[in-house]
Amino acid sequence: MNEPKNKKPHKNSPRKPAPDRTGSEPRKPGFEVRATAAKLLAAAVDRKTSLDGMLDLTHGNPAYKALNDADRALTRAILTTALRHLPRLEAAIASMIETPLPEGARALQHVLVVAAAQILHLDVPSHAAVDLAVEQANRDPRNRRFAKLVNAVLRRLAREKDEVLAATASISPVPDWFRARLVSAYGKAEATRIAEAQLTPPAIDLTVKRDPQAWAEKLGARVLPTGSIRLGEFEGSVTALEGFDQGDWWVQDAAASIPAKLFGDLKGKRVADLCAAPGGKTAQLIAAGAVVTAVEQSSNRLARLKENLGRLGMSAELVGGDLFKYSPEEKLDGILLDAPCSSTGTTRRHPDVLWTKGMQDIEKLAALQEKMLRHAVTLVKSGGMIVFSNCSLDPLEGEELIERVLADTPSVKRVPVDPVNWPGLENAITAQGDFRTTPAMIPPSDGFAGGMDGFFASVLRVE
Ligand SMILES: C[S@@+](CC[C@H](N)C(=O)[O-])C[C@H]1O[C@@H](n2cnc3c(N)ncnc32)[C@H](O)[C@@H]1O
Repeated sequence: MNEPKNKKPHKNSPRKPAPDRTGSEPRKPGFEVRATAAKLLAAAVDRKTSLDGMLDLTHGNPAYKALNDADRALTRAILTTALRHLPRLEAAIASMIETPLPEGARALQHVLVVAAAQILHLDVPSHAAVDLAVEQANRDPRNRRFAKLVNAVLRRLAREKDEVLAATASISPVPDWFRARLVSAYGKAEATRIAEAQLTPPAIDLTVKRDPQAWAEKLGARVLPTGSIRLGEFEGSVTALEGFDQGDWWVQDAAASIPAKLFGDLKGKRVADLCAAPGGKTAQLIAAGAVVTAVEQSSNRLARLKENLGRLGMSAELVGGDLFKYSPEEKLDGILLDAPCSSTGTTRRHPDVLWTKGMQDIEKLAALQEKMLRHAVTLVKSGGMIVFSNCSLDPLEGEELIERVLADTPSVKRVPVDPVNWPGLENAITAQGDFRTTPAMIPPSDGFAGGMDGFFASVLRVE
């Protein structure tokens, strides 16, 4: 449609254009899934649009919402797989194309990546992935001239799958900017382990109100060093599991359960959870016996927190609004500040983060978190505690931020976490006494997956 008239044919394109099939034939089953996946991949990678937003069933992408449940699940699986393996998929495709695709062929590149993700990593028949990609190329006037190329590249990928996987295995699966940050913070070898760990989808961890061992036996789970329990391979909805309706447990990654446990005895203490929704940590504070005020700016998320606490049979004072405007009548015994961050520790479940965010976001979020922490200090009484946490792997949002606040606020002191109290997680406690988990921690065991989210947590006392 928009092609220049005298454009030379691409070296790989067929001499005769493929027949025009736009709209003339019914679409093959599965076409909508692949077309939607390619469009959403383009939105994430080229326009930095968050996948969570696009896949939201109320406000998300209309084409995605129009799919049935099974097709939505497949679209989600294709997208997360494509984003987890993106640099390797792109390298595999490039190695099979003699002349690089022209800049204007981004849409075609996304079609190829979506198909390659299925062929190399998903349990989808290769011929279906190939045929549907060829049909996508054929139906797009900009890409029709590449339909034969698509067919040839993808058939070869399917034929040479093992060789392709081996040849691309040494390519880092994360973008260059993120790899550079990991290397500078953790060193080369650990950076590689963390990047590789984000290729594996996370297991489901539960925080139980009491008796993890008994619940692990009931649900066929494993007790982790955090006291969480980890489910084995699991398909279906956790809402069908024993204990869900009774509110005996909630889903929470093992690493996310650490910060609320760092306060020590909370019985009868007045604690505010300043960035509270969806409420996993609020529930822990309540379960530990604190009198909790949950502050949350987003009204949708506050509603979710209320619903979650309702299921768990728990209650807290709920305050909707900006934490900077929150000022309790009396100063508090404790504050949990689980601040909004770049979320680079959660890429096993949100692989789009690495493609939609960058250093500028990290810098902006670090500045906001620091401001939040300085505000939190003013709300705590003398001798009160603050646990600052987030799910970023970047020291700018963690270790360095804490050092900056400690350096110019003499009334705030770090309370180092004692590794003796965390058997099995000693390597997650830094020399300064902060918690620093990464997706490469917790080895797999007895058939249970390893890994945990990347989290940072620091315990501070206000004098
Ligand atoms: C990382 S999430 C918190 C997760 C939560 N602590 C949990 O464990 O379930 C950060 C939350 O902070 C909220 N938030 C961001 N800025 C805020 C502000 N200025 N005041 C209050 N809440 C804020 C966000 O809406 C988001 O729900």
